[in-house]
Amino acid sequence: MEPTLLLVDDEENILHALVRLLRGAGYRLLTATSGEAGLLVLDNNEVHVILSDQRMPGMSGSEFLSRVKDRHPEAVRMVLSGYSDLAAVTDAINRGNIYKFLLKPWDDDLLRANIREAFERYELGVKGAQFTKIYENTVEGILITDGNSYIQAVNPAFTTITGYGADEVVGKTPALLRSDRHDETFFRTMWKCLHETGKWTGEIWNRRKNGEEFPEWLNITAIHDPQGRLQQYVGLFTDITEHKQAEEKLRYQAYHDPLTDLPNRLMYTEHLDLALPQAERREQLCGVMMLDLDRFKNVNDTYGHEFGDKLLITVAQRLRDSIRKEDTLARMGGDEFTFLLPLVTDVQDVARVAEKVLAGFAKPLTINGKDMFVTPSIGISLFPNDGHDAETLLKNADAAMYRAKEQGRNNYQFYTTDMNALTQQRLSLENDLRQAVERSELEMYYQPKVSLKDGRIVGAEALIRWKHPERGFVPPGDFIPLSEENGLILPIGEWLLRDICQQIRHWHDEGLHPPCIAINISGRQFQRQNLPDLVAQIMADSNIQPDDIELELTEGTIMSNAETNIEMLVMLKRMGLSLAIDDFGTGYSSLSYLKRFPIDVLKVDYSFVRDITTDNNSAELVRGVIGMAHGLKLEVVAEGVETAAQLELLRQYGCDVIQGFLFSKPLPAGEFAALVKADRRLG
Ligand SMILES: Nc1nc2c(ncn2[C@@H]2O[C@H](COP(=O)(O)O[C@H]3[C@@H](O)[C@H](n4cnc5c(=O)[nH]c(N)nc54)O[C@@H]3COP(=O)(O)O)[C@@H](O)[C@H]2O)c(=O)[nH]1
Repeated sequence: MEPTLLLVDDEENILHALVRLLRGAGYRLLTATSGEAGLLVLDNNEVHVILSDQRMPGMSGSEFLSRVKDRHPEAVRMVLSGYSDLAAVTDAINRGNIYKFLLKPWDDDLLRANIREAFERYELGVKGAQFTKIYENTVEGILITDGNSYIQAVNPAFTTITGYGADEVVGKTPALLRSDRHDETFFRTMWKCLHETGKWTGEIWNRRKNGEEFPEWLNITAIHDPQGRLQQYVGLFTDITEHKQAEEKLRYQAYHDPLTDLPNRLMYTEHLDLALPQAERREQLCGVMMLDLDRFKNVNDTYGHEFGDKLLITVAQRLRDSIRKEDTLARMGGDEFTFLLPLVTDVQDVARVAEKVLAGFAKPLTINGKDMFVTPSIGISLFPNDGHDAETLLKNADAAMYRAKEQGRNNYQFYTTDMNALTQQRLSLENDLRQAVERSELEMYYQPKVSLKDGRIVGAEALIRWKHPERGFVPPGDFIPLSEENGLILPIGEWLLRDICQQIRHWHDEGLHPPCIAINISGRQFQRQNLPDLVAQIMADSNIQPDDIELELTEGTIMSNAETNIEMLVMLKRMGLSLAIDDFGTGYSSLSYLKRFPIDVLKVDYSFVRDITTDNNSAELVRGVIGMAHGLKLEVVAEGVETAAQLELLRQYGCDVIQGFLFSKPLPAGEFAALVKADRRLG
């Protein structure tokens, strides 16, 4: 904006003289011959400096300028008049309506200098107004002290942030804001920096009037006069409470598991890294205890992930109750939790914690009003015996945890050196198993079942075989439980269902009329909601009928969550499938459930059949089971019949069907077909 000067005088020749004098000085010049005319000019133009005569008809110069002050306070106002008018304008000068009185007749140079100075003053005034606006409205707190640190002024943001009004702090020192967070060294360093460099910037915790401590980002600058003498300190600060909270939240999230709120793997390993050197210095042990819930995947598969999440939260709470405050409990992911027991003096102390944890699971967990029994398997490694770094200790605790699973779950195991070799073997077996289907290394064998009425083959159990190119024959007992654990049973189970159904189709096409083939369904397969759809789809794809196959489920599978399982069994039964309970006698079956399950066949477990000729209890049990099954209109199959003596007793007890090496081992499809074709019978 061009600097604009308004000249007001009732004498036109004076106005002309002034215009001549100031033309070419870089100002835009406006003129008026009266106060009233001057006000009109001001209404239509932005004017920065006004030079007015005092003695004018109508409105005097001082009156005119006083009105200007009301309307345009930023404009710099001066009077140019004879000395005799000074008395008339003195009051206006004193009231600030007029900035300067200049004498007529004027000295050209002096007048030009005064007008230049008036424009400089205008600039300063504008900047001052801007500063005042910032000072008043900024969200940053401003505190100004004198050179001795006595507060001279504070802005409104200071009051908003600290709670102190200006009247409560002026004349005091900023020490009234001090929190207890910083020691004398902190302030000594701050003052040293201020003295040496004239400024200090950093984070500082202060205290509000209400006593609350808060963090601020503070910038202090020392102000010196042109001679270098210290005049003031200006402190500019921002309340960074929210920023800190956000930072703290991010940090918390990085170190915690969002589901259970427990420390996560990152925090656990950091704690472990700190605990190890400490244990070394004190020549003590440090325990790493890894815990995995037994069959948690079944819970997720059966009740859904939301239920599984609730269970994990409840488990976390129960685990929290078993630790001391110096221990760390973390969730490493999934259903895996880890304890860190620093500074342990005795191995037994760790064993006691493990026992306490196991005992904590003796009571049921209540989820959605449902009582659930969950058990953990625990693996323990100890520093320095089993490793010197976090990675090794965790790996070894993991190996020990797998041993605990192998030992029947719901127990704890300490790491031993042979475990690593076993873990390696397990991993490599798992890797090979992943490829077994693609490489066609799996094959179904068929073990005939024969009727005790006429000795004819009335069915067969399909049993999987794995012919590994290097390991040779791998027994299903070695890889089926592993595949249940890692979930591979699902693709394997689907493969074998398809393979068996296609084999049956093939036999039909050859005109063989195969007997009903029993297919083992693992617990995890059974818990999949889509099992009926899958079976229906595969039967349709292979064009076989429901009476071509029978599904065998173990007693344990059916009895875990019996109520829910009844629904699934009913669905399968409605499809026209025959259903058998496998390994009967090894679990705990409630008779009331047995009555409600839509079951057709009950298979007495091999372990009872084995002993019937030598052990009266087994014999009585088998006899009882057969009687009870018949009472429930179920067919009874005795598994693992190896001797004629066993066969004889089973006949006497009224058993319907037998399966075992006595008649035939499980056979490849071709050999089994030959046996059926030959109509071989039990002698
Ligand atoms: N989910 C699936 N599980 C399967 C499948 N195939 C097998 N399995 C399960 O693996 C376990 C071991 O099976 P396997 O080594 O095949 O043993 C079976 C028979 O070979 C064996 N048997 C049969 N007769 C005798 C005998 O007279 N003596 C004797 N010592 N053993 C004998 O018994 C096993 C049959 O068991 P079961 O299923 O309980 O009827 C086993 O748990 C299988 O279930 C599969 O395809 N899917």
